[in-house]
Amino acid sequence: MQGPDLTSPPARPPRVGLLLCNLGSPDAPEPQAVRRYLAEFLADPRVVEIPPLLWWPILHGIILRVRPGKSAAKYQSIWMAEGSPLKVYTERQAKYLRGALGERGLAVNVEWAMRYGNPSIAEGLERLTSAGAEHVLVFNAYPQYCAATCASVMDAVTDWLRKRRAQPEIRVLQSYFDHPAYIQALVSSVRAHWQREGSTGQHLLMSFHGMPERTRQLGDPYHDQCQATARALAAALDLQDGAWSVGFQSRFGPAKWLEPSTEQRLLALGQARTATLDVICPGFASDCLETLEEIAMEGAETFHAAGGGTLRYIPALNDSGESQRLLATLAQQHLQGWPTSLPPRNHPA
Ligand SMILES: C=CC1=C(C)c2cc3[nH]c(cc4nc(cc5[nH]c(cc1n2)c(C)c5CCC(=O)O)C(CCC(=O)O)=C4C)c(C)c3C=C
Ligand SMILES: [Fe+2]
Ligand SMILES: [Fe+2]
Repeated sequence: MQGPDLTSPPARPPRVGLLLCNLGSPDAPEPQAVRRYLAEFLADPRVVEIPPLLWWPILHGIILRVRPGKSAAKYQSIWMAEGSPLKVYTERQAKYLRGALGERGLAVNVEWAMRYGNPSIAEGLERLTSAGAEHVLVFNAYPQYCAATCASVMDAVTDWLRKRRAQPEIRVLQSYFDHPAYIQALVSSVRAHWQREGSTGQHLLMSFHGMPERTRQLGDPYHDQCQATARALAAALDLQDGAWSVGFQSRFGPAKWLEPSTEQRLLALGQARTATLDVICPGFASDCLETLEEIAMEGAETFHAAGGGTLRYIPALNDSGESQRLLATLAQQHLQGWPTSLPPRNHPA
């Protein structure tokens, strides 16, 4: 074993930083923590676009009294030993990304952050810049752009910038809904699932998180990007029309949401006596409450009760090898032109 090389100066810290951002989870699967999380999340005007004077009485008078208890019980059913799946996988993705970029010869400091809850986006930016980052890539883990997610991350980034004198240069990875490396990662994931299960299912349902229909009419590209991802995945898997479909899940409140809903699709596929239904949630970079509980547990029950056979949930890309390659490829492409070369070591003569 060699000891540390004390004759050469310490390596210069990376001048480039990457912040991997996702939505966020409560700190614990308990009503109190869920309430704190939902209060922050559902007060974001990018998420609920109802004038505060109308919305706040409903949020504080009804939703934050009723929902935390119910949601906490659901969180308990999916919680991992290390914590919330969304956070556990995001942290692992950041760790692998740090290693993978280093292996590709890129000196990049990587941190991860949650838009709601902890660690916050401000904390992540603070950590990167205080460690020397002069350039920061804000990497949205969301494959499809939506104002409720990506624009909201930018609101948090600009809130932080507003308070800074010396600002880093900022770049944003906004979406990758049709990137060939993303479609390829999904294809590999579906094929690996079919191999594990020993058969292709009768139908592949691609379920994306829902949004109010109104946001589509106002010009949010989210719906079209979800459809584009689904078409690209079906084509790459060589699926015939009728062998796949799209649904939008997690409806919230009384307004009209994007259609068809995942629930409608599960009922129709169940009533059609589909024996094996594969379900993938391509919009989630990591598994979370919305996939593990709402689809793999509740969705399976809905499908079965309607007359269907087995619902086989295909895990999100999470911390798989495919995910690691995908994230590193996307990051590398978006870091081009920035000073990522490893700092020279000035060996004493
Ligand atoms: C008006 C309400 C909501 C909108 C709009 C919305 C958009 C949206 N959400 C995600 C991704 C995730 N959402 C998650 C949980 C979650 N979402 C809502 C409501 C809206 N989402 C609620 C109230 C919750 C909390 C859980 C509950 O009480 O039901 C999660 C999972 C978080 C976790 O901790 O596991 C994700 C991820 C997207 C991508 C999106 C718009 C495209
Ligand atoms: Fe959501
Ligand atoms: Fe849900």
